[in-house]
Amino acid sequence: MDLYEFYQSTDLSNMPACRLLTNFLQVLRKQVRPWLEKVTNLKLDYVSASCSMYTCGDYLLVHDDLLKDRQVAFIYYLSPWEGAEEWSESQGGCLEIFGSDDQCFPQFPVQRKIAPKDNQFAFFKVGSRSFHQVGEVTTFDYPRLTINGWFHGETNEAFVADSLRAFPRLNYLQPDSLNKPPLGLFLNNVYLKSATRRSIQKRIEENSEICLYEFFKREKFELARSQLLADSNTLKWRRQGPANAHNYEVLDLTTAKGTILELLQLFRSHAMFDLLRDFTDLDLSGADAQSPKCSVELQRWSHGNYTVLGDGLASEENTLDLVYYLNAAEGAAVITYLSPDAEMPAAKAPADNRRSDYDGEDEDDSVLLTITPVDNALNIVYRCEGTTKFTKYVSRNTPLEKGPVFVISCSYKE
Ligand SMILES: O=C(O)CCC(=O)C(=O)O
Ligand SMILES: [Fe+2]
Repeated sequence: MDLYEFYQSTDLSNMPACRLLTNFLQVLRKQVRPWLEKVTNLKLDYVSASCSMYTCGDYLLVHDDLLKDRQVAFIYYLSPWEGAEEWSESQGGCLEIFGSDDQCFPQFPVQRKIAPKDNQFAFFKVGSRSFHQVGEVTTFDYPRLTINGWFHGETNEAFVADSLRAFPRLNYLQPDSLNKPPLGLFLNNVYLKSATRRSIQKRIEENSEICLYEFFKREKFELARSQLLADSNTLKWRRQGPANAHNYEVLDLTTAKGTILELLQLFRSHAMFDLLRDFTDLDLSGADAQSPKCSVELQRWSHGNYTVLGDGLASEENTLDLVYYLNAAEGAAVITYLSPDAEMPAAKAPADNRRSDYDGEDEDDSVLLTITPVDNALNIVYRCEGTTKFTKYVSRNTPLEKGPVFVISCSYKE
């Protein structure tokens, strides 16, 4: 769900009726494998291969292919076929290769792009730095067709080491005692009433989540949104990597000013911790509170942005997440929460545990909640230990003519 969108066949060895494909598998086994052994000096025991088709809007996000005994990855390209025009980078769909830092985290920008070409073979050694992706296909002219897979051998040493590599974690801070923005100036009055607070608490107890529409006063929301859209000089944004975990921009909070600054301060204020205690009955303030903390991030989402599931994204403790949208657009920055057992226990897998369309399994069982972007709505989610979440890749088909989508994303713990 998080990593890719394309069509994939079952393994070629399960397609006895497709003679040409079965023959191709024989060529891989009998001719390519011994040749590759000679070229690489690796012992290669068997081949796994399937067919892939990417149509307009399809993609495969950053991954390393590392799994068990995979040694060499290959891709044999079948489009654009003979006589058709060459594939150009502007049509998307390139195999994009990443460089990585000292800790083997893939880095932006992409280092090398390989466009599909009829009868072209690509190979690479699978290892702890073999990060690559398939860029979103943006053409309707041809589907991007490949036969691809892996030559397998001994257990890949990098696979064992890889499970120790953790994702970056959020930075939690204590409530801010310096700034005391009065809630009454910002919040829609209805959310300050004790009757409303009680019914919110009841709802969160029952459902673990709620969406509070028109959370801030309209004029505050409009001010913040127009400031975000207009300000191209003072606000500083940086791309948040590593590329195998996420790709979106976050605001350098020291450059925030005006209403944006006020809103960000509000989320870290004692008044907010008090309000959230009333909404949830969590010990985020009051006599029983031990050391409540929060992390606050202002994100900017445009085409091509995403987060993917990873080891570090499963929360280690129960947290209260807040998600607030500005300049919301349908289909952009959609967040999905998944149940703890959705991921493989051995930490690593989503990239390489792709299910083919032939498995026929319903993969939605694990979805706990999907947050739909709505302007000026505050989504509150009580998230249990082990739950994971991701923000879906924003495809170029998503209309963003009103500009990027902004998300204030906060996480609180007791
Ligand atoms: O199709 C390509 O160029 C790469 C495919 C790939 O990385 C994969 O299927 O794991
Ligand atoms: Fe791959």
